[in-house]
Amino acid sequence: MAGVIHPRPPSDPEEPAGETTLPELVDPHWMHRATELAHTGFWSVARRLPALIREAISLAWATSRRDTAASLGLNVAAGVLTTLGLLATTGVLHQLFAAGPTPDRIRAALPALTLAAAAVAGRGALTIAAGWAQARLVPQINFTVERRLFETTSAVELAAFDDAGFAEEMDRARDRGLVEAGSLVNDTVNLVTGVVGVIATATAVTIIHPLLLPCLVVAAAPEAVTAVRMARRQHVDWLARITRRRRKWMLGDLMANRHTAAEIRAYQMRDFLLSEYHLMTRLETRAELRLARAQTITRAIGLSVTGVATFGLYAVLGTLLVGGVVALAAAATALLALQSARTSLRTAIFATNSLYEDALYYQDYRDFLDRATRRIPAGGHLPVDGFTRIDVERVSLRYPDTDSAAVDEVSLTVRRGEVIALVGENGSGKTTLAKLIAGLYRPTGGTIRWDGVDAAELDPRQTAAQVAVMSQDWWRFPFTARQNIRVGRHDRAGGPGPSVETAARDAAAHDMISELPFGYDTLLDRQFKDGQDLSGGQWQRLVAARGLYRDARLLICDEPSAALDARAEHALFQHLRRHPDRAVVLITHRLANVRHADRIFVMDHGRLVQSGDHDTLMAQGGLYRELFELQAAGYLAGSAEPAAES
Ligand SMILES: Nc1ncnc2c1ncn2[C@@H]1O[C@H](COP(=O)(O)OP(=O)(O)OP(=O)(O)O)[C@@H](O)[C@H]1O
Repeated sequence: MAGVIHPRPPSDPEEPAGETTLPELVDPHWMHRATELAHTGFWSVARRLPALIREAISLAWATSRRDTAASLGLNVAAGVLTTLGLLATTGVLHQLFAAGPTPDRIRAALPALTLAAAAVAGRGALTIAAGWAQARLVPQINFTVERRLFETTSAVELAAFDDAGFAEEMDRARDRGLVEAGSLVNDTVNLVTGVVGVIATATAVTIIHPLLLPCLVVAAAPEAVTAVRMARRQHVDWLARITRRRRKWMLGDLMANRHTAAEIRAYQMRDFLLSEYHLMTRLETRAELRLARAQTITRAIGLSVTGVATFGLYAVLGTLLVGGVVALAAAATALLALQSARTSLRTAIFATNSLYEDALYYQDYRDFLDRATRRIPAGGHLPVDGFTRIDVERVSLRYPDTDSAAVDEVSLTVRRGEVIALVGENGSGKTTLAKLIAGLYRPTGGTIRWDGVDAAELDPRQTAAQVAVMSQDWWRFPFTARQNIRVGRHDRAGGPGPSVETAARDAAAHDMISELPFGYDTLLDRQFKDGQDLSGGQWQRLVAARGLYRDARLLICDEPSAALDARAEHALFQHLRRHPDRAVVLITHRLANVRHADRIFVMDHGRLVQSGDHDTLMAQGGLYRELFELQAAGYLAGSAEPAAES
C-alpha cells in the first residue's frame, strides 16, 4: 500500500541560510516520537495493531467496564444490522425487479422493505448509543491517567527533579502522553467501528454473491491508499515545519506579552522582531501553499484511479449481469455496499494511523510512570513526635552529573531551643545542607539522626510535619493572600499555632495585605479576574508568614530577608529568635543577622570549615571574620563619607 514518505530534516531547507539572525532552536522533547512515526510504514504500523488494541482496551476496561463493553458491543451489534440491512435491501430490489404489475411487486417487497427500514433504524439507534458510551469513556480515561500521573509526580523524591532525564520524561508524559491516552481508546473504538463496518459489508456482499467481494475490494482500495498517503504527507510536512513555527510562536509571544512589553519599548526592538516575524510568516505561507498543491495532486490522482476502479466495477458487474451470473438486484446492492465499505475503510485507516501515533506518546507516559514509581521513597515506619536534637554525622550529597559533592562530610548538631546559622559564599553548600536537614534530600553519604534514630527509619510524613522551610526560591502560588499563608498547614483545623493574621503580623505582612483591594481574600495572580501583583519583597513577607503559620519544631530559613526592606527585616528577625520548643536553622549573607545565633557554621566548597559563636569566630580569624569585616567596612565607608566631606 502506501510507501513511506521520508521526512525532511526539521529545519526547512527553504529557509535561506543566514536570513534569520536568531540562533538555532533545539528540537522539542516530543519530536523523537513524531520522527519515529514518519519513518514507519503503514504496514509496520498495522502489524503492531493487536498489541496496541489490547493496551487500549485494558486501559478502558480498568477505567469503566460498562462503558467499554457498551462502546464495543453496540458497535458490533450495529455491524450485524448493517449486514442484515444490505441483505434485506437485496430482497426488496429482487421483488421490485421481478416481472408482474407494479402494485403486486411493491406488495411483495413490503416485508423485506420493513426489515430493511427496521435494520437502518436499529443501526442508527445502536450507533448513537455506542457514541454516547464512547463519549462517556474518554473523559473518565483522561481523568484516570491524569490522577495517576499527579499522584506519582507529587510523591517522588525531590532529588528526582535534579535529574535532567527525569524532568524531560515528565514533560513528555504531561505534554502528550496524558492527552493521547483518551485518543488511544477513542481511536481503538473507531478502528473497531470501521473494521466491523467493513466485515459487515463484506459478509453481506459474499452472501449475495461471492464474486462481488473481490470487485468491492478493488473498487475501494484506491481511496484508502490516497487517504493514507495524504495523512502521512501532512504529518511529515508538519514535522519539517515545526522548528520554524515554534520560532514564529516565540516571536509572537515576545511581541504580545506583558512581561516583555517594557524592555521591547525601552530598547526599540519592535522593528527587529517584526522583520523576523515577517520572514517566518513568508516562509511558512510558502510551505503551506506547497503542501496544498502536493495534496491536491495526490487527491486528484487518487480520485482518478478511484473513478477508473469504479468504472471497472461497473464493467465487471455488467458482464456478470449479461452472463446471468449475478442477478440485477444483487448488482444494485453491491453498489450500495461499495459506498458503505468506503466509509468504513476510511474510518479504519485513519484510526490505525492515529492509534499508532497515540500509542507512541502513551508509551512515554507509561515509561515515565514506571520510572517515577521507582523513585517514591519507601521511608521508615517509626513514629516521630518532635525532637531534642538532630545530629548530622559526616553527611555528604552529590547532585547527579556533578564532579564534586555539594555537601562534603559535614557533621553538626541542631538542638531544640537553639538558633544556628549556616554562612559561606555563594555555592558553598548551605542550601543543600539545609535541605538535607529538612529531609528534602537523602544523604548520599553519612547519617542524620533524630534523637539517636536514623532519619531513614522514621515515618517521612511525620518527619516532614515537624519541619517548616522558608526557601529562597519560593513560588508565587496563584491563591489568595490568606490561602498563600494557610497552605503552610492547610489541614490545621483550629489546632494549636498562630492564626493567619498573627503569622502575617509577625512577618510584617499584615499591613501590606490589608491594603490590597480585597484584603486577605485578594487573589495574587493577574491571570485571574481581580488578581493582583505583589513586589518581590511583599511576596517574601508572605512566604515568611506561611513559614511562621506552619508552627513547626524545626524552622529552616534560607535567606528569609533577601528582598525585605530594613524595617520588615528587623520585624521578621524579632520572631526568629530563640524559642524553647523550636530549633531555627538560619542561612543568610547579611552577617549582622547571625551575630546572636547560638552557633554559626561556616561552609566553604561543601565542607564545614569553622564553627562557634560570633565572638569566638571573630577572635579566631579566617573566612567568617573576613566576610564579616568586608560587609562591616561597606557600612562604615558609607557612613564615613559625608563626615569626610563636611
Ligand atoms: N539542583 C542542583 N543540581 C545540581 N547542582 C546543584 C543543584 N543545586 C545546587 N547545586 C550546586 O551545588 C553547590 C551548592 O549549592 P547550594 O545552593 O547548596 O549553595 P549555597 O551555599 O546555598 O549558595 P547561595 O549562597 O548562592 O545560595 C553549587 O555548586 C551549586 O551549583
